[in-house]
Amino acid sequence: MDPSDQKHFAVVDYVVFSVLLAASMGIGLYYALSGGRQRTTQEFLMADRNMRCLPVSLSLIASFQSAVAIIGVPAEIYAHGTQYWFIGCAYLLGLFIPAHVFIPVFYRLRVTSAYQYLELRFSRAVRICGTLTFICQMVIYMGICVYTPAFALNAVTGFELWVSVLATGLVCTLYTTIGGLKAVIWTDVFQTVVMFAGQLVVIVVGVQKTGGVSEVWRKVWEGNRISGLDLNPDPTERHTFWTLGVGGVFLMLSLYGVNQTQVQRYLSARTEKEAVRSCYMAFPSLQLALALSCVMGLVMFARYCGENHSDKLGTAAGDAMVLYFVMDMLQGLPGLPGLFVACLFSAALSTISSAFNSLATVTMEDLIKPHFPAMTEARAILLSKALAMSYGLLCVAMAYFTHLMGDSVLQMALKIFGMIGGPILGLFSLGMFFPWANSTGAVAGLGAGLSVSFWVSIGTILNRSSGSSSLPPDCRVNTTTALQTALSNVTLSRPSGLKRFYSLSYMWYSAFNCFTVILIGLIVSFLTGPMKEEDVTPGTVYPLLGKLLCFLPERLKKKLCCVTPLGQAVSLQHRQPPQCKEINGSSHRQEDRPPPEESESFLPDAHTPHVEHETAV
Ligand SMILES: O=C(O)CCCC[C@@H]1SC[C@@H]2NC(=O)N[C@@H]21
Ligand code: NA
Repeated sequence: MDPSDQKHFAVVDYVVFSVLLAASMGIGLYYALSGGRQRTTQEFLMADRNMRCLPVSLSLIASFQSAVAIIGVPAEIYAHGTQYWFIGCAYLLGLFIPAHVFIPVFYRLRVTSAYQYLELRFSRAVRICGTLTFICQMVIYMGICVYTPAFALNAVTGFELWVSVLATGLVCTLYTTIGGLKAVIWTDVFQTVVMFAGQLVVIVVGVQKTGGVSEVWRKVWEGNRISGLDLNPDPTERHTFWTLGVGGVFLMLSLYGVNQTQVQRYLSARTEKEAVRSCYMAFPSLQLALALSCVMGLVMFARYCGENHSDKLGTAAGDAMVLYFVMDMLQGLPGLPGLFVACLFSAALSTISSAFNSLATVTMEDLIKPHFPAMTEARAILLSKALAMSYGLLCVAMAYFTHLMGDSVLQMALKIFGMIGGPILGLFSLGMFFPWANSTGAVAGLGAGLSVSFWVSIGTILNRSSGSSSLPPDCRVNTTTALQTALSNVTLSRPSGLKRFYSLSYMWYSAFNCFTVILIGLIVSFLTGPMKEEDVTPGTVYPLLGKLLCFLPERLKKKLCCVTPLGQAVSLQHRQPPQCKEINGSSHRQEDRPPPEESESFLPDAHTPHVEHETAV
């Protein structure tokens, strides 16, 4: 961008921005010096497991709402219209299933890392594979999260890219390392408020400067940026109701159901009911976050429609465009540009700190503690902090590779979730819903899921057709052009066979990879001898069939579901599962946990007394 067009910050902007960073540091310091002073891993990694539902629910939002969404979603709406907003439909099932399926299973097993479940259900090998896969996913994702705000800021204000990457990385590593999960959750709460405030300010000022709500609506409507319900069943269509509303459910389950970052938040809640409530409370805040970023994209369209800004922003049109719009709107209102940059970095910091902390947790719990069961608490806490630090440096390095990816940041993040989060969702689903699945099947399934997902993504890159990218963002796209373009797309070589497979919408990656893992996992399990009901650790299988057929009379259910342990009808021999401490050498004692909520016991609680074997047909 030529210097004349660069936007500059007033001193007050820098003050606002540094106050935000200082506030985050302050919260981190507070939790380092108060409470148990982060002296136990129980406190450092699990916030003493006594968090209330409000901070947990805001932290759930903050963990996967970063600068990628703040910048990427408006850019998406500006270029393609509001079709993406339908992902909000996925939030219903995307939170309901975690609340009633995944949380109860994880909570009653009293695990610290979600991947302990994999050892309880399958074997240590499966647990290690799950942990390593999760680490890959989060390290790549963190790279994108660190890179995005720095790149946008640099593109518009010339602010030195590596200065903001290092500033973000260091501040975040510091308060995460000294303050632990409590600091991360409470900074998430503070940063989510700043994030919403920053976006709201831009929308209010933007609408006012574009001539008011009716003017914005007219321009947006004329520019056909309000997408209708697109029920096109074609799975290669990038964004339709199906890819977003249905494919999005699997994306949500991979994040809010089985991703350690979210599972750790559920487990930090003081009771299971609080954890379920925090999941429900996340729904309105997620919808608000989605609405704010979509509306920001619409206001941006109303403001610039018809003008082409690629000259000003060079190649970085889409994503940097948002920051250009913001600086354009807030120019001359001292303090507001600083507020928005604070909003951008709040979104980034809250996601990165959550990722650091969950990475340190799983590395300790799944990769280190099992090999050093006798490790003292003091050494464990030191190691956890060292891990948080090293992950901080690793993600700054990853930021560099993000630079090379080239996609829009939102697309990159969602692809990573689909490519790696999808197979992990498949692995947990295989364990929870299919009692016959065994460890060999689980490892084979995960391997198949990951290789297929990488095959598809590499195929897509190699096969990147000229494709029907969106229509140029002109307000008055005259119909003939639109018609010609539409016709040319239709007559364009309809991809067939493998090409069609490569052009699968990235929003289907989560679902597709999840099913691949389950299918291959079951086939290999049956080939290598399926597990028997009585061999499965109690509490690790969710009686899906029994719940789905709950309307059937008991007698019929016994016949139908004899292969699936039902909570009431057939209760299996309660073998005492290996105590958690045998699993991961962690020193957390059972007695200091409040007894699990007396909710319906569809899952035999791992610590109920043995029950004699009843009729299992
Ligand atoms: O913002 C990011 O860092 C990632 C992009 C959004 C991730 C998904 S989209 C559906 C769900 N809703 C959110 O707010 N985040 C996740
Ligand atoms: Na965030």
